[in-house]
Order: sequence, then structure tokens, then C-alpha cells
Amino acid sequence: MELNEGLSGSVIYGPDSDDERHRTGTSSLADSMPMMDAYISMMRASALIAAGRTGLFEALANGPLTIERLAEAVGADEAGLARLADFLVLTGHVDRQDDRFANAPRTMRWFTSWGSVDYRSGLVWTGDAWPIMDDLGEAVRNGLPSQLLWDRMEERPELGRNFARYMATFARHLAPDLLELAPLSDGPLRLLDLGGSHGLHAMAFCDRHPGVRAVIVDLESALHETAKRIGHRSLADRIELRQGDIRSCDWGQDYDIVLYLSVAHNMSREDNRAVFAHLAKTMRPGGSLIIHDYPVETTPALFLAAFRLTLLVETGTDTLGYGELAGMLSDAGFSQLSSHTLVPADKGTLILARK
Ligand SMILES: C[S@@+](CC[C@H](N)C(=O)[O-])C[C@H]1O[C@@H](n2cnc3c(N)ncnc32)[C@H](O)[C@@H]1O
Repeated sequence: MELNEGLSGSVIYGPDSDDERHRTGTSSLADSMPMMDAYISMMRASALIAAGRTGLFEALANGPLTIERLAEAVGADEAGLARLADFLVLTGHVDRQDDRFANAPRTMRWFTSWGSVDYRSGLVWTGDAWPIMDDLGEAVRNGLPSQLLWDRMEERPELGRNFARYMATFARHLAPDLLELAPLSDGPLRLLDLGGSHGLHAMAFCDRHPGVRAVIVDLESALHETAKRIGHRSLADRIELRQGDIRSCDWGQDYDIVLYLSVAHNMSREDNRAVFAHLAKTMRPGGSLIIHDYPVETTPALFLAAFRLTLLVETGTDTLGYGELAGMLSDAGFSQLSSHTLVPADKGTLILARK
């Protein structure tokens, strides 16, 4: 599916072909039934969240099941589950073979432990984010969130934990691109991961290079499971956690590699400028700063517009364009900038700069 498709029309989600659109009633019906966009989109997201919460996709990962067996496996009411499965057949997430249901190939790949990356954590987080989106109208009216996401996470620690798990899944998806881009010279290397959360990037660099020692800085809400994860991998002597606000805490110094991955869009422009200026003082000459973000120049329009709305209601911040980011980095004393758009482009862009 082309994500940009349908921006001027009524179908902006879902099915991969016209046939499928017709079958699921998301195209022609949306033209004549004005509520279909909102209604089908709502039910589509709700059904995916319900599939994630009930464990439906994982239960089908071992092979096709009848609705009786599936209900037994996930501990759900048979009739309720049959309605969910029927809907997911129409959205293309589940296939029906006679009286048995099976995961569609893309569901198997992305939403089960058998796949290359298991985004069930993303379904759980989408369920958590759902009530927050209820505040979107108010955020649009006021131009800022009714409550910052980070404050919600302090009040409800499970939000921080679930968000960090989702970010950990994305980190597994991003890791090959990141490791390929990062210049790793021989000898000892000091790495700083600002907003490093789950710790998977720092661990991946330690695995790749025996000389890496890392510091992770993040808020308490993001670090619930990080120390345990690092301990399990016997990396506690190489990775240090510093709990605190990037804008005020001491990061240490003499870094060869700094990761600033999906953090710039959580900061105001002034805060990003201050971060880059401080990095220029605390990095070694020749050190590499790697930024991951969604610049307007390289991000598919529909995804970018959705993401900017999400930021409006969650953090009150905005994405930076590559041009603006490049100006900030250059003002702070960074040079040799390069931009690497990932495939697919919705995965974001990596930006490399040298101190
Ligand atoms: C979108 S997540 C990205 C996590 C990780 N860097 C990754 O790429 O998977 C943004 C992270 O920045 C952290 N963060 C946001 N504002 C922060 C601040 N003021 N101080 C420290 N960490 C912050 C959040 O807690 C969260 O872990």
C-alpha cells in the first residue's frame, strides 16, 4: 500500500488492493456513507488492539485452528472471538480455510514471536494511547496537550513500561541499519545513548565491538526493565544507567559515539539547540552523532501528518525538518552531515554528523 494514496480521497488506510477495498467496504461505501472512514478506522484499530490483548495472533502462530480450539487457547468466549476473527479476515490479517482460521503471512511476520520483528508490543501501546487520543480536539483547540505523556507515565508506570517495550521492538527493527551506518574504529569507544530507554541499542553496540562502554540517560519511566535486561546479558560492567532529564542531568564526557534516536521530536527547538551545543563540548573531536527522526523532506506525508498530531496531543513538540536540523548541528560545530532514509521510508531517517 502507498501510504500517501488517498490523501485527497476517502480511503487512507488499510486494504492493499481495490478488490480488497471493495470487499471490506472501505472505498465505495466511504464515498456514499460519510461515517465509514471514522467508523471502520475505529473498529479496525480496536480489533487489532483486541487481537493483541487476547493473544489471538500468537495462538494461531503454531498453525490453523477452529474457533473452538482458538477460544480454548486464548481463554475467550467462542462467539465473541468468532466475531473478532470474522472481522480480521475482512481486514486481511487472518485467513479462513474451511472451518479453521490462520494468520495471514504479514500477521505471522509482524505480530507473532515467529516473525522477524514482533510488534505485539505496538498493539498493546496503541491500546494505551487510545484514550489519550480522546484529548486531540482539546489539544488542537489549545495548541498543546492537556497533560504531558511523561507526566502520565509518572502517574501510571505501566504506560512507561509498555511504551519502552514498544520502543524496544522498534529498536530491533532499526538495529541493522544503525550498526551498518555507525563508524566503529578499533580500540576503546565511549558511547552515549540519550533517551536510550530499553538499552537495546547500547547492548547491540557492546555485542558488536568489545571496546564499547556505554552510558544511557533517560527518565525513570523509561528505565523500569533496562537494568534487568542489561544484567541478563552480563553487560552491567559495560553499560551505566543515568536516570534523569537530558536537559539538566550530567551526561559525562569524552564520547566517541552519541545516539539521539527518536528524541529530537520530543524536545522543543530551544532544547535541541542546547543539547547539540552541550554535545559539541562533551564529544571527542572526530566523534559521531547519530540521530534518528522523521524529517519532513523524507517522511511519507500521511505518516508524518499523523505523527505530528500524535506529538501535539502527547508531548506538545514537533518534528524537525532536515534543513532545520542541519542548521542547528552546523551552528553547534558539527560537520560532514549525511542523511540516510530507511526502507520503507516510514521507518524514518538516520542522520550522521561529525564533531
Ligand atoms: C521515542 S522514545 C525513543 C527511545 C529510544 N531512543 C529508541 O530509539 O528506541 C523517546 C525517549 O526519550 C526519552 N525522553 C524524552 N524526554 C526526555 C527528557 N527530557 N530527558 C530524558 N529522556 C527523555 C523518553 O523517556 C523515551 O525513552
